[in-house]
Amino acid sequence: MFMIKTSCFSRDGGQVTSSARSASQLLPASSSRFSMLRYRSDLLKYLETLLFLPAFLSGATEQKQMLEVELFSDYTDDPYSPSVTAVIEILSNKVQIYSSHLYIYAHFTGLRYLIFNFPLLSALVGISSNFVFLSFLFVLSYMRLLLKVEWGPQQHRADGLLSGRDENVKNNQQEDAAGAHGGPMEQLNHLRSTLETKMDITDENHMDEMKMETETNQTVDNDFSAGLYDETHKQLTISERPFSSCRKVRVRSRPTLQSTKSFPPYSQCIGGLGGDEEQDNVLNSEFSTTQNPSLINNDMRDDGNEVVHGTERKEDFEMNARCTRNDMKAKWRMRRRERLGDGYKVDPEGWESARWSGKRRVEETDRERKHDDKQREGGTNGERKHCKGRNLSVEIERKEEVKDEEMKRSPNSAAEGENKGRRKTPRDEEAEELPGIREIPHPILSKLLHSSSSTSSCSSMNLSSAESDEVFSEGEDAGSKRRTFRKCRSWKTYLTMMHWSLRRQSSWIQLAGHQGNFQLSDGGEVLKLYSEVEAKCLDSLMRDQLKPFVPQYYGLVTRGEDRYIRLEDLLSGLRKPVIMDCKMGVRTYQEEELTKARVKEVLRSDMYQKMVKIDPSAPSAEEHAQKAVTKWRYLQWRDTTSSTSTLGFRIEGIMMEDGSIQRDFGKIRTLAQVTEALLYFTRSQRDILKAYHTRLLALNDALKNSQFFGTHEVIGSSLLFVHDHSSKANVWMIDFGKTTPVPNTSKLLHNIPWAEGSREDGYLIGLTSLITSLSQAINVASWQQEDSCGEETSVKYTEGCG
Ligand SMILES: O=P(O)(O)O[C@H]1[C@H](O)[C@@H](OP(=O)(O)O)[C@H](OP(=O)(O)O)[C@@H](OP(=O)(O)O)[C@H]1O
Ligand SMILES: Nc1ncnc2c1ncn2[C@@H]1O[C@H](COP(=O)(O)OP(=O)(O)O)[C@@H](O)[C@H]1O
Repeated sequence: MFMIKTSCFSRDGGQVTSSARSASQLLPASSSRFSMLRYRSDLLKYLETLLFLPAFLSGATEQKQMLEVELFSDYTDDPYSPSVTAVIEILSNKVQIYSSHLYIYAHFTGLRYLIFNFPLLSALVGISSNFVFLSFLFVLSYMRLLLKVEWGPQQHRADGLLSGRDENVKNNQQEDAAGAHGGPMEQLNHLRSTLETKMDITDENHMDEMKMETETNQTVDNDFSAGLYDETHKQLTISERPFSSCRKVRVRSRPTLQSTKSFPPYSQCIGGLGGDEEQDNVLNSEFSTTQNPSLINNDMRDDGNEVVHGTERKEDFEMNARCTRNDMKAKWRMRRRERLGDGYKVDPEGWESARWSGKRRVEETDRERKHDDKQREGGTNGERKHCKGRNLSVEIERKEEVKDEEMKRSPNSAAEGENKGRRKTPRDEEAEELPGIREIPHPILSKLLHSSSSTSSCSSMNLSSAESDEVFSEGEDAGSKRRTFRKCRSWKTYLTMMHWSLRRQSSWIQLAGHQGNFQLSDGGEVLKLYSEVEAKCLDSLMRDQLKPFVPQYYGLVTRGEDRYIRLEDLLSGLRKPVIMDCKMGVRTYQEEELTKARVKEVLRSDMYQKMVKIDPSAPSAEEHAQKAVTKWRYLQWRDTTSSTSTLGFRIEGIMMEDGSIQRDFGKIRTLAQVTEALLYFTRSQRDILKAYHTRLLALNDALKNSQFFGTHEVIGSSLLFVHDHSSKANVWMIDFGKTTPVPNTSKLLHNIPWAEGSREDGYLIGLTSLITSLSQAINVASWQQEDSCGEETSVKYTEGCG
């Protein structure tokens, strides 16, 4: 007889508690069981030996006994401290063990029991039930589409509940709040809603009245919004009285831009930049104070998530009989005029000139934009400056000028400037081309569409299809057209929704760079706002050794007033791509920036703000006093505080497969930190790291042989690292906006530090650092893998040694 003792240990070496006991009874997970060999008399042993002698001699069998010992009768692992090692001890020196097996029997119940014991059958049942369910849904949707069956019960106004009209008014107010608050507010609102309801009104008169509401609401100005919402609401409530007849309004749900995983929240997005969270908070509070709290409640679920507006429903709206369209308009204008005084103007079309519309820069303020426009107009360059949507682009040339401007400035004029200065987006352009449909966007849907471009910090997408606009645009005077239009609206809407949702599925994202510079185009292309410098570079690169490392350049295209560079979409075909943007070189400013800073100090308040946000102590006392820095000073500071100056590159941003974006790599300075970031970016997947490593080595070779590279100073260019779950990985050279040729006589080395006048960019220093860091990451990933394998082996060993 002998004793067998089993002890289970957790990863940290501590003995784990044995289960089958409540957590309060923390007993060690060890069990001691007696076992015994079967008794055999000496005679029996001799006889057996004689009988099996040939087999024993030939080694075909051995003299042994098989014992089965139950170590634990009911063991439940502690999920907080799971057992990873089991030590089985034989407490006798007379017993010797040839081999042992540890069997672990899982006690499953219910579904798990079925799945474990009948895997094929369970799979069959699971898949077929899913299939049946999805087919059912599909058939239902299809039937609904074909037959236009109205599913929802008619809902009449009930006491104590919001009427459809109330809801509509509130919705409009909310939407106008977005428009009125300008870019950031609009964006905030877009992100708040996942689904917005659009009214498709079956009654013609009602349509007019509804339209009147939306029009009047569009008169809300940005600085006017807060008070006016309340007033409007009051006014509408006061004048409201039961309408003589209930009118049927069919409310359709339409897809909106969801802040899905592939379209991460604005605050996380690159285009919005660092301080957005803060800004969002401010805006949030602003939003919540200026809005009727009930609206917010209406918009937010208990869990704080965005609301899904407009699930399929039908409502009767009671409209105010007294408020005719023109009355209402007039009232709004009166109120507005009272509020704004002379600054208020109504344009011939009846739209308030101060209305902000179109694509807006996220961080741009009225004044800054105006100033920017002024500068752009006054530029000596024939070519319009590369749009810098992400940046404020405010250059304060002289303090006096600023003061002067502030004197002149009024909120309205600024907003007017915004309106006038606004460049037409391709969407606008296409909308213009549609017969009978004016440029004025659909008051609600256009916001959804615009959010796809104006919140390009998130997705940087633009729905440029004419079809989308055709369905989603409404002009004020398009009454007759609209009648015809509405007839074919349902199927067109359906098609557009499909088209739209398909487009939304594209995984294109702008990780860094200037917001508003990109348009998503059909056919695996992206459009980047034209820059002569970049277009020339791309043109040369298409005939250079570096061609395989650069997105395909398809030439130029004009959309509206703007010219765009047509580029291959490097994310096309990838599902849930993981992206990293590394800005290459030991400096990110051109030499001329330094010269400019010396010759004529052009001060930038936006850059000062960005600087302070990252490090409040960074600006000098003088800079704090003037609340501005030169561009060179800012760029140079960014370079020295990041790994740019030391390692020759910096990580601008990383987007993971779940759409989350990290941008706080600005202070990474050492190679070890970069390696850590690379391991995070690749989730320590060796094959991906190796693929990147190989690609960079190939790029290194190509660069050395490249005629283009030898003769160009490459500043601010990035390497875009892209991979997805299928381990497709690639690296591309992008952004040649600041890549300029050097005089014929000189050739750049790219691997030496910069000295003023040398025009060296240190691109190869960065590439070497990246390659080194990747090698390190591969090693670390290998060790990690070995470690985890080692652990597994040791578990097996300890299991077997009993
Ligand atoms: O990345 P952050 O810290 O925001 O700083 C940016 C980048 O340096 C941009 O360079 P890049 O285009 O290489 O990304 C630069 O654009 P340019 O130097 O190309 O003009 C911006 O200048 P402004 O666009 O002037 O604001 C500057 O504000
Ligand atoms: N050809 C492309 N395909 C896919 N994404 C791209 C492409 N070009 C740029 N991007 C995305 O846009 C971002 C900014 O690009 P970049 O050319 O650096 O813009 P900018 O000139 O405004 O700085 C990149 O970080 C990347 O996410």
